[in-house]
Amino acid sequence: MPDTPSALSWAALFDMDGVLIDNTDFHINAWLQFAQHHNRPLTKDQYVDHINGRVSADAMAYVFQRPISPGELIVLTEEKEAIYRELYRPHLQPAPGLLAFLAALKAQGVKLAVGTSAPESNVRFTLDGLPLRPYFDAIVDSSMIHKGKPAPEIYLTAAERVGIEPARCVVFEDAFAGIEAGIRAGMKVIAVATTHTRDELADVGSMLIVDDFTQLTVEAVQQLIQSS
Ligand SMILES: O=P(O)(O)OC[C@H]1O[C@@H](O)[C@H](O)[C@@H](O)[C@@H]1O
Repeated sequence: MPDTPSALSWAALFDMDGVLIDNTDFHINAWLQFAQHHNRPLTKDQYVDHINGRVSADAMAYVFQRPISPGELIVLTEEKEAIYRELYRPHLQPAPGLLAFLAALKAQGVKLAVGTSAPESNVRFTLDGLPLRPYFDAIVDSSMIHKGKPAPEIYLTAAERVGIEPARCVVFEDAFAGIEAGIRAGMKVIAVATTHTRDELADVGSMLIVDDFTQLTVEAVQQLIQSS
């Protein structure tokens, strides 16, 4: 049977924090608590500019202003993420429109993956807690890559795992570092205005800005792929 346009293969790659779930304020509060506990200065603006969307190794090196050994990184990361999970657990819910959008993509045969800077413990908390894991063909977290966002490795690895070339991948991102990672991977990026305002996202190179998934259809996203 010939391929219908909707069956042409492409992939939707989702960032996790700030996209699948609208949790940025909880990460901010967790980071501020964690930094205070370690007597390290950290402001919300510094979080947004230097930590948001980045892997823990890079975030911790920024907070402590020195390289962090692998053993120390595991301990510090779990300390910070335990604070975050405790704060966010009562609020855990999928982003508006997400479940219907994922179901529609799956029904059209679109490959689905997650590309997150988060550690595996937070991936379990989110994807099994909701639960969202069954929707995805591949999940790439910080333990599976060498260079975190804004390097393109997370999204290139996700594309490889679902067997779709980068030019036929659409990335959904809220963070500047993640948007840059998607663009550097040669993918189309849709910015989700959770962490940043539409104005702040206006000039960062995304093809579209949405407030949430209620504003998207599979057909509209597929047109982005076909438009180039
Ligand atoms: O947005 P992503 O790639 O899912 O990133 C997850 C990371 O996002 C950061 O913003 C959080 O402060 C981290 O703690 C978290 O691990």
